[in-house]
Amino acid sequence: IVTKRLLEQSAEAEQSFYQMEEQRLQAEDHRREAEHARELHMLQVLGQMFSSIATRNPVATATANTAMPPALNTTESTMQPGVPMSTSGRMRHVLERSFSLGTAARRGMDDILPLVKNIVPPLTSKKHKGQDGRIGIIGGCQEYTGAPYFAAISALKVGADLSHVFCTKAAATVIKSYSPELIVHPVLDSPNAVEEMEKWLPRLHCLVVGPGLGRDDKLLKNAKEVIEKSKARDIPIVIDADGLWLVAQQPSVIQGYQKGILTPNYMEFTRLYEAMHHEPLDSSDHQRSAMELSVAMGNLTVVLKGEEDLITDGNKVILCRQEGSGRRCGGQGDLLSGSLGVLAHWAYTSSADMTKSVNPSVVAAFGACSLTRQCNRQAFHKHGRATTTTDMIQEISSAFKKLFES
Ligand SMILES: NC(=O)C1=CN([C@@H]2O[C@H](COP(=O)(O)OP(=O)(O)OC[C@H]3O[C@@H](n4cnc5c(N)ncnc54)[C@H](OP(=O)(O)O)[C@@H]3O)[C@@H](O)[C@H]2O)[C@@H](O)CC1
Ligand SMILES: Nc1ncnc2c1ncn2[C@@H]1O[C@H](COP(=O)(O)OP(=O)(O)OP(=O)(O)O)[C@@H](O)[C@H]1O
Repeated sequence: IVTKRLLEQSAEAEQSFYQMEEQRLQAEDHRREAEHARELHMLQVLGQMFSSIATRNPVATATANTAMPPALNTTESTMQPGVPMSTSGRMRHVLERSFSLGTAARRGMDDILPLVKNIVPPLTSKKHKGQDGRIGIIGGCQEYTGAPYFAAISALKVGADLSHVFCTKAAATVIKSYSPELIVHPVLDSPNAVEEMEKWLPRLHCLVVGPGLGRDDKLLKNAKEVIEKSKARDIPIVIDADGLWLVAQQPSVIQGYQKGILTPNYMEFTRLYEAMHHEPLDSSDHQRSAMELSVAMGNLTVVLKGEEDLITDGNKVILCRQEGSGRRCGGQGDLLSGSLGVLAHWAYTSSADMTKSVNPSVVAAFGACSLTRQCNRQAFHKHGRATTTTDMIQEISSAFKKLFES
C-alpha cells in the first residue's frame, strides 16, 4: 500500500511539473509574440517615415514646369542660389539621398529606361517635316568645327527632323562641307548676331549651347543673350562645353530655369561647383556634390559624366552605368548633348503619364547617357583602339533600336 501511494504521489508530482512547464512555455511564447509585434510596429513606423522622406518631392517632376523648384519653396527655403548650403541643408540632402540612392542604380535601368521608350514619338505618315524636332546648336568657331557638327548630326540621327548650327563665319563653310544635312547659319560673330539667331527661336524646339563655342567674350555674350531669349520662350536648353564656362562666370544666365540641363565632364563640374560654393570641391562624394550643385543652381538637372554618369535634379541621383568601353576620344560629349537636345524636346512634349511624373529632363538625360555609352560600346567592338566619335555616330541607329525600340 505504501509503495502504491508513493507511486501515485510521484505521478501527481510529475503531472504537475509538466503542467507548470507547459504554462511557462506558453508565457514565453506570448512574451516573444508581443516583442515581435512591437518590433514589427517599429519597422512599419520607420518605413512610413523613410518613404515619406523619399517621396516628399516625388522626383521633382511634378513641379518641373513651375517657377520655383521644390527644394527652394519647401524645406530648403533657407538656401539661396549661389550661396553655399548650410550644414543642416546638407544633412537633409544626405539623408534624402541615402534613401533614394539605395535604389538609384536599379531605378535607373529598370524604371527610367521604359520611360525613355515612352517618350519616343512613333514614326507615322501623318506627320510633316519638323514635327519630331527642330534643334538648334549654338557653337562652332575657327578652332572648333567638329564639336557642333557632332552634336547637330547626332540630333538628326536620333530622330530630329531639322538640325541648325549657329556658328561663326569662319566655321560655317567647314561645317557645311562635313554634311549637307545640316542647316548652318554663319551668324554667331556677326554685328547683329542676337537678332539673327532670335528670329529662328520660334521655330526651334530645343537649344544646345556650347559645343565648340570657344571662350571669346563677344561670342559668349551673344550666346548669353540667346539663352535669355530662349528662356522667355520656355525652350529646353542643354548647356555643354564652353557654354558651361559661361555659366561658371555668370550662373544667373540659367539658374532656376527648370528646362535647363547642364552636362559637365569632371573638369567642367569642378569649375561650376567651385564657382557656386566658393570652396574647393570635395572629390570623395560625387553624388553629394552633384546634388549640391543642382540645388545651388535652382534644381536644374545636372549630368556629371564619367565612369558612371550621375543625373540629378537635386532630389534624387540616378546612375547610368550602361556599359561603354575604355576608349575616350574627344567628341563623345557632343554626341551626348546633341542627342539630349532631341530627347529633351520629346520628354517635354510627352504627357505626364508617359514619364510617370518623373522630371522630363532626367528621363531625357538618362536616355542620352545610355545611348552615348551604348554607341561607344558598339563602335569599340568594331574598331577597338581606333574608335572615333564618327564611328560612334554610325552606331546611333542600331544602339537606339536596341535600347529604346526593342
Ligand atoms: N573635334 C572637335 O572640334 C572637338 C571640340 N571640342 C570642344 O573643345 C572645346 C574645349 O573643350 P575641352 O573639354 O577640351 O576643354 P576644357 O573643359 O577646358 O578641358 C580641358 C582639360 O580638362 C581636363 N579634363 C577634361 N575632361 C576631364 C575629365 N573627365 N576628368 C579630368 N580632367 C578632364 C583635361 O586636362 P588634362 O588632362 O589635359 O590636363 C583637358 O585637357 C569645347 O568647345 C568643346 O566643345 C570637344 O568637344 C572635343 C571635340
Ligand atoms: N571613364 C568612363 N567610362 C565609361 N564612359 C565614360 C567615361 N568617361 C566618360 N564616359 C562617357 O563618355 C561620354 C562623354 O563624356 P566625356 O567625359 O568624354 O565628355 P566631354 O569631355 O564633355 O566630351 P567632349 O570630348 O565632347 O568635350 C559620356 O556618355 C560618358 O558617359
